[in-house]
Amino acid sequence: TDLHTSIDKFQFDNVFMNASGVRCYTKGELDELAQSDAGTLVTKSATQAKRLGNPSPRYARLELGSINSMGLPNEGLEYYLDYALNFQKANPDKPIFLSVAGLSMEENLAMAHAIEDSDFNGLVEFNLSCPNVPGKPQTGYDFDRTQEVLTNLFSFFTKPAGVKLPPYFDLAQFDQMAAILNQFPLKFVNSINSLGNGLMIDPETDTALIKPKGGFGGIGGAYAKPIALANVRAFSQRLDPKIQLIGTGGVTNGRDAYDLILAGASLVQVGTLLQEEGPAAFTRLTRELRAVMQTKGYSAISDFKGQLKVLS
Ligand SMILES: O=C(O)c1[nH]c(=O)[nH]c(=O)c1Cl
Repeated sequence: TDLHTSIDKFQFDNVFMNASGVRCYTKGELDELAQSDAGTLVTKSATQAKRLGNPSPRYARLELGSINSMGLPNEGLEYYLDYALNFQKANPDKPIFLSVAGLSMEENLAMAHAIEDSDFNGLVEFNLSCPNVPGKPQTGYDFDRTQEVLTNLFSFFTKPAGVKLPPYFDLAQFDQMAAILNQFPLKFVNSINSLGNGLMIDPETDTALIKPKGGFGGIGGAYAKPIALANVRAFSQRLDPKIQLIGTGGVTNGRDAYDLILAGASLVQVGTLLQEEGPAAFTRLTRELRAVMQTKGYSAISDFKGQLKVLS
């Protein structure tokens, strides 16, 4: 069985990669991902300047996943662009993703210009869905603002790019968002980011588990699987076929990854599981996905991608 997959002209020898924000803040962490069985990697969403992020505790493991309110801590765009430029020289056959999350239109456009003017030859993920910067609503939940950001962006940006979306929970929202996204030369849509602004409680102390925002943070892990499946499926049914899907959310084993691919995903990102198990998770996930494919009689991702059946 072969886990080879592609997005646009970019080829990957394995469908798995990290979700932005997980074990991808430093060059050391990024190198560990590069040396793992993952097919590629994405950097922590960058702002122009380095950010410390929210006060700790800002991440907690939960029974069925995780809660985080990191607050967009990162080393700044230059750091990740520098990493990417060095990486692509040393690994010409492994395209990587550079994630950016500007806190304003101006910041997003300034970072996009910097990347456009660079020799970066991988893919750019514009993160429209960070739920944890106090006072900053998620762009992905404001349709007019999303339209505006993408219009300004693609008035000059020519490198391969996609967007990271928050989860939507209403079919009219899928329709509306897909109608916006179909207007732009996007190579991919990555769905979903964490389930924004959840809350969990420490049973000993009756206290919210994390400090920022009174304990409110993005939920990941198994809790997210049914929402991730629905979002990938809904966009797969609505987007121009030129726009491919990256499936993120709820991957704990090979079957979860198989399901996201059935729903339409060309790549599968791993967040909470990677945070808890480390890069060796990719070795297990790869083994388990191959086993599911073998059971089903499939030898390639294309044999079953998007082939979810429904009851007639
Ligand atoms: O708090 C964060 O840094 C964060 N946390 C998330 O769960 N998703 C994001 O996109 C970001 Cl940017």
